[in-house]
Amino acid sequence: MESTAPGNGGEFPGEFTEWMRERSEPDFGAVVAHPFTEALFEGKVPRERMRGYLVQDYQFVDLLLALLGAGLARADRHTSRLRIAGSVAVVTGIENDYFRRSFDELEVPRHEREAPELDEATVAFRELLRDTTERGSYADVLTVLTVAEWSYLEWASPGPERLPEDFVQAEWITLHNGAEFADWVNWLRSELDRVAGELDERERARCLRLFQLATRYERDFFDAHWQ
Ligand SMILES: Cc1ncc(CO)c(N)n1
Repeated sequence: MESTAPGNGGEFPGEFTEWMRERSEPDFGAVVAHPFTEALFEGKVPRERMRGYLVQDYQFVDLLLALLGAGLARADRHTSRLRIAGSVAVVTGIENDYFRRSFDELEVPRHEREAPELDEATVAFRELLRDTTERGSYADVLTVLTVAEWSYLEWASPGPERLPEDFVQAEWITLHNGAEFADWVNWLRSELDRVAGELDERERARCLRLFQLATRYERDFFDAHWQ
């Protein structure tokens, strides 16, 4: 393990986000090629598993939205705020509509949509999201957002040869592999790479720890719905 984070002026190969991803293996790779998403590509996630996963994920997305709000508040320029606001619109618009239609299809009652019993993996991830929302710097916020969004783009982007007929499974793939989502992830990464140039070594090391922890939680989240 390297002890020093990359410094200013290009004394590390590649970008900050790439550097952190490389140091988050094997967890990052395990999220990108998870049996859950492999089954999803084949339309073979059992209904009860998909239901449980989406109920928990809706509680994740609630605090992801709060984290986007922290990003809006802490961004250092107007163009960045506009970009983050665009993602808020997706989460509250088409993505929320997807959850609503899926919950109808899976016959999820109101209390499970609004206040379900939380899995251990959901509780742990929510704590990290809440903590970063309340206390994180702009770079910290971008780091956690980057893990959540980049890892989802990566598992989804190969796409299946044929989408599942079941819209609940099919749209969970297409929500995360379209050009718009790819643009958002690319922006997040370049924004974090930009902001990282202003950080000192301690702050960069802190981002790396957050990246590694969030990646671990992504892996645990899939595992919780598959094992
Ligand atoms: C657990 C998890 N991570 C990332 C995403 C993508 O936003 C999601 N919906 N759920």
